[in-house]
Amino acid sequence: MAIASVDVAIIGGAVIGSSVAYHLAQRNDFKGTIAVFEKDPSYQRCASALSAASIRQQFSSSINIDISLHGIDFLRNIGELLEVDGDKPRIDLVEAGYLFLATTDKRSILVENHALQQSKGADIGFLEAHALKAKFPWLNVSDLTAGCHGLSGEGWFDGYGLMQAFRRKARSLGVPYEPVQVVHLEKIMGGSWILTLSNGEQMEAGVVVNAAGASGGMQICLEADLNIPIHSRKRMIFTFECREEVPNLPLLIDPSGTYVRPEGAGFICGSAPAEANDLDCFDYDVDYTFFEEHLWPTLANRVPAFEAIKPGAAWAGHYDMNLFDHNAFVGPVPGIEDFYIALGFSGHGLQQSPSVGRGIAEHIVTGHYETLDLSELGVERLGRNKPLIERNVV
Ligand SMILES: NCCCC(=O)O
Repeated sequence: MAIASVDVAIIGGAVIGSSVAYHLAQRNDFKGTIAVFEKDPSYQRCASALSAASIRQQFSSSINIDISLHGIDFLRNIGELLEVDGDKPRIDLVEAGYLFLATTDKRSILVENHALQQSKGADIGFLEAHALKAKFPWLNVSDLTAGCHGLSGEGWFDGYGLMQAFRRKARSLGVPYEPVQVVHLEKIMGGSWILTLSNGEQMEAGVVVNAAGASGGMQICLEADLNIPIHSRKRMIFTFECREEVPNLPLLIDPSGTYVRPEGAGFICGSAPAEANDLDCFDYDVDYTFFEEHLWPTLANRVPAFEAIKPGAAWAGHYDMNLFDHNAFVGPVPGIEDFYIALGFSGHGLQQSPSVGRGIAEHIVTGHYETLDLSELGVERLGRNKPLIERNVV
């Protein structure tokens, strides 16, 4: 019996997979068929739904800044770009900036990063400690030398809304979403891929895009004989309320790595755990002592108003963490024909989804990147042992 076939199979239908699907489907020069395979159509547990959902230009590597410069442009215009039948999606983008703070020993890094960001056109202000205090009177600057504040082009948004907007637009362009897991992949010598699905069916595909994230990306790579260091790492987000006003709070990154930002009438915060405690993990349990013992004291030191707060709900999600260099692997995989990956975003997937989806679609259709060259993110750097250094991993 003949099995169904598709030109491009996208494994993973969250924000990255859906961005690839949309960018491919909207191209006039792509006449093929696309199918997206998503094992959790409720999206309750996908990283896109559980993230702090923010975008910044304050990276230390040129490529990550370029990716975010396009990202913010896309997010600002999402209503028009992803409109379906006159319905313009809203993601409630708040461009209140990030605020990266530095102690004296890290000043030269902050200065260097700022110079690069400015040279690329990112709108970032450099503030000496006294200027920080003047702009943000609620901030404890006693141990700080300076900070960088995103004046525009940085902030937060509804990440789940972004994912659904990509998905809805892709579906409106004729892309079907199959609510199944891809459990096995096999390449016919010199020919197509055969996908075995969790419902027992098989599907033939010309090209496979692995955008399966923390929960399934690694398994799909192994099916294709690709072993890369992508690991599922838990990150918790805690909410709290504060009686005192903290006006104009940006997404503040403390020198310790702890972050906090406004969310509705309250705040959300989080931090990477100590390396020794950052183990491979697939559960969604919340450790409330992490807030009590680590986050709250750090935040109360930085913003004394946070000494008196009311803790609220908390949740956990997973980063698809690239342990090689904490940057995504994006693009075709040398030696594995017709196989693309977009994995290992290490916490930057939502903000990088517009550029990465566009780039993969370009590469599938034309064999090269047409707009922003994403080859620096290629998996080749692993084989060459040349990590892409990004200092600002939060
Ligand atoms: N990962 C939480 C903050 C988002 C970011 O890294 O920009």
